[in-house]
Amino acid sequence: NFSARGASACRGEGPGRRRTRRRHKKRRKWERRRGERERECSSIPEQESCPPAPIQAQNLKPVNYEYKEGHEYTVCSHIQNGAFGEVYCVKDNSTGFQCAAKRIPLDRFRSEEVSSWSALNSSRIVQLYGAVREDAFVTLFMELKKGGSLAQLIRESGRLPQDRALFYQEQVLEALEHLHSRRVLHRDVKADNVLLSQDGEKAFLCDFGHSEKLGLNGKSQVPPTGAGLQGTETHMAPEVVLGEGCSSQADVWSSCCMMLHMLNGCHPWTRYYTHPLCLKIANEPPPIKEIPATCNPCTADVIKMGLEKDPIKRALAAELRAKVKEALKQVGGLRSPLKGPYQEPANFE
Ligand SMILES: Oc1ccc(F)cc1Nc1nc(-c2ccncc2)cs1
Repeated sequence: NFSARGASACRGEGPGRRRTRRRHKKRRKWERRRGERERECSSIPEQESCPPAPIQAQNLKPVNYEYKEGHEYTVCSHIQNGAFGEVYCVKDNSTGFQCAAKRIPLDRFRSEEVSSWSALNSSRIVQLYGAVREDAFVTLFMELKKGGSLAQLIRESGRLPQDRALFYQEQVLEALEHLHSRRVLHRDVKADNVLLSQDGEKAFLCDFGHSEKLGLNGKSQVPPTGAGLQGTETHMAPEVVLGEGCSSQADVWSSCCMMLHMLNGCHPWTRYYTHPLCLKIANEPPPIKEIPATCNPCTADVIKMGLEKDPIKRALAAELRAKVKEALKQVGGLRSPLKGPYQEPANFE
């Protein structure tokens, strides 16, 4: 693991107190301006977190408050590896209703996955049905999306056309707007955690295994080197790899890494560097050289605004979403089919 202490080696603190004072004064100005922007954007009032949604009575039927694999439900197939546990498609034995289930070893279960998720109520976020403890596991049940994950679509397509990448980016940013207005940080925004409707018209954010509730100041309250809190390295924001207190802006950075993944068919950084990537993310310029040359300038602006290394200067989810809508209009809206001809991933020769 990349320690926060080690990270300080990345930070070049230059000499000259006057320059430092000027830098601090500039940061205070940015922070004031950022606070104004956030107040403009977070119009949604704080809501009390509600208890986890009960397992859907008409679809999932516990017996004597028990809901066990092989008794009340059956595993149909393995889907993928989620945060801290394997994800399966399961079927209720009395109703035949299918949903997704993630089985997490008890010692890796984070109650934030349920508490953060159940505090949300957006059409852009997959519904959590509930959670049960089975022996040394906690199993979470959620709505099954027949379109599979965005990562699966990228694998099958090679890479996505610009209009479709913008189309999904806009919906993920809508989900992030909702999360951030409730001071929830996802911390693992990536195509594997975005699910699609069967027709590919709707995208939904899922997997809150890395999520956390931000403090009233909008900052992370978890020690930056919290074990297991790390998301996906290729999508980590500089402030996260530097072990600095992160904010909702870390999710905005990750969403633009996901944008590059959609457009290039590969995660950012991986075509230029080998793991561990954290020192590169901390010290190198943002990976804007990976923006395809064929992109509309407005699309390029979206990625540049979201890959600002300084979280204060980085666009908020709401601001970036407005820019994505503009870019989508400029490219003529969504016109490409869900499953078009395979396009080889970018190779950055
Ligand atoms: O955090 C969870 C809690 C409960 C679940 F049932 C699943 C997840 N996590 C994920 N599910 C998926 C996925 C689901 C269905 N189809 C394709 C991918 C990807 S990550």
